Amino acid sequence: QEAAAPAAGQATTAKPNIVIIGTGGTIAGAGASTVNTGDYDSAKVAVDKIIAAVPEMKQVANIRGEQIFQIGSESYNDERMLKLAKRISELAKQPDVDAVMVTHGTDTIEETSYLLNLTLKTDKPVVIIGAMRPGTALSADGPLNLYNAAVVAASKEAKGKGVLVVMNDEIHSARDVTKSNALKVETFRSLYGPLGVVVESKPYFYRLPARPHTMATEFDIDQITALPKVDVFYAHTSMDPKILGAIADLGGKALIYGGTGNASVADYMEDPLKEVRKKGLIVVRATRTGSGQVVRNGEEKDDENDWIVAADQTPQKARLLTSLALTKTQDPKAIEAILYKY
Ligand SMILES: NC(=O)C[C@H](N)C(=O)O
Repeated sequence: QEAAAPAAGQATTAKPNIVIIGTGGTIAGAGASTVNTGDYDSAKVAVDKIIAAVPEMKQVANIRGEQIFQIGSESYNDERMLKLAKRISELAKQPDVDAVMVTHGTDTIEETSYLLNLTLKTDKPVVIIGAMRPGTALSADGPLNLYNAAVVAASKEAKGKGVLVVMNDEIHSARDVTKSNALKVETFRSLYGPLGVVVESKPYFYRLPARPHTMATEFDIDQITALPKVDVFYAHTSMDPKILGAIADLGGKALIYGGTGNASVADYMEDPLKEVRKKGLIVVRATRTGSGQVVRNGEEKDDENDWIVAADQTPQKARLLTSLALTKTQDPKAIEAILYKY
């Protein structure tokens, strides 16, 4: 996979070495025909084959593939996320690796990349990409996403900016990005906007992540062997109040209550939620709306109930961050400070 040596007289700037870790997802998917864009099997094609389909990447970097899993990203659990994160950490320590890319299913890219953003101790570029259409489809988006990601990973500008998700010509911070649509190729959105774009083989950054990431966090993937269990409950009308007690008895250390609006709690769910706290779980109010900051003591009596709020973190990101916070402290106020900080 090495590109040819430069001819005499040509510039000899060494190309960076990038390892691409394959994990499955739609970018590794295959449909029965070219018109199947949403009906296909994900996680079928090996990473080396995905890389071979984009020979243009050889112009920007020396690329090597490594298959770690072959799964749809809906199947990630803590064990798999930690395995991936620890492997990236190992690779990032190697002097002959300049950047790491991960091909990943899009369903949970926002969670895995956020965990990496919070726990990797490296300033080398780490870029996660996926696809919304399988490689067999007309207008498959995977190949260009992969090329653009290589362009970003190979760039000096990507260094020190935390874990990046490159999709649909945009560069997103792992902190902010979420999947916003089940089918569209423009599904990835960051509430505060992407950090930049890729145009004609060049990354253009317009913003910097303001929140601490990678080198600047208190979490180190090399020191984490397991993540404390945290569950999410999603609120709706006509809830069964008994459900909260049932979740609390599953052995979790915290419950994220994905409340309606500003994480409000239905009158008939208040007592069951107080019981969850009395059973020893940290109760975190997050909003199911997908965006916006939850106001402490706003619509609910957080002080009185010893509940905390998730700031602007979505329930799924609050789940990961609360779990990481629990590796450091059991104090609700300290955990809330972490939810506001990152
Ligand atoms: N577009 C995708 O990658 C969806 C797939 N279910 C996954 O997350 O693996």
